Amino acid sequence: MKNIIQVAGIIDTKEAQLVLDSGIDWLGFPLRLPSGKDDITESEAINIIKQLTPNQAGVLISYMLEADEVSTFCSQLGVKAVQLHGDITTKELAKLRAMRPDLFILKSLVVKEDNAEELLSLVDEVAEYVDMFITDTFDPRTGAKGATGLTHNWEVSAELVRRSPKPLMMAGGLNPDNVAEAIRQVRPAAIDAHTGLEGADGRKDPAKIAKFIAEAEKAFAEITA
Ligand SMILES: O=C(O)c1ccccc1NCC(=O)[C@H](O)[C@H](O)COP(=O)(O)O
Repeated sequence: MKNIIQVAGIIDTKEAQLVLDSGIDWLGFPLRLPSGKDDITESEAINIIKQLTPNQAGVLISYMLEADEVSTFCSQLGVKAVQLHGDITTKELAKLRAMRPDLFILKSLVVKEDNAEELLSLVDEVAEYVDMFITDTFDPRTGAKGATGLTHNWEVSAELVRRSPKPLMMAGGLNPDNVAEAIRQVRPAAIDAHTGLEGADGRKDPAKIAKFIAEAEKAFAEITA
């Protein structure tokens, strides 16, 4: 799986259509967040996911920590992929892998100021149970692990790409202006963005999405040439 572009934080059907019309195939839905402040209702997410074509993917972004709970919720939503953003144990990851070989599992690697070694060890420990890793950026001011709009040390991401036997999706503060350089430096298999594609009104901006895709495709072509 190469050169995937995911857009996360879809807030409604209109936004999903805009993103799909732009040519993006992977849509991320953060649901049942610990904050309780989901941007979309589960029923609207289900309706959007139901209408996706086989080459498109609805991705549940979740902090759930138990394999049974993740599996049940994925079935309810009809998603074929899940992005596990919490500190799920290796045991539960292994259980999820065993019970749901059909589910595409992404495990987050949330980069902090000083946790590179910890993340490299996590890659070694759980790689066999996941299909892809996804980096993200920790915000020490709020404790948030996702949708922070912040970049992190890309040398850490590049090291994670080199270490991982599984492909890596790069996320964390990507936007139309930095995505090409991020891809050149980190050489990920996939990229994801959320807040960097929003306009002042908090909705995804078609011009930003178009530029993001153009810049990303150019850089992917360079690194795979
Ligand atoms: O997207 C969210 O709202 C979200 C909330 C809580 C945890 C993770 C979340 N999203 C995960 C993603 O894949 C985001 O796109 C990723 O965090 C990058 O966000 P940004 O830095 O704003 O591009």
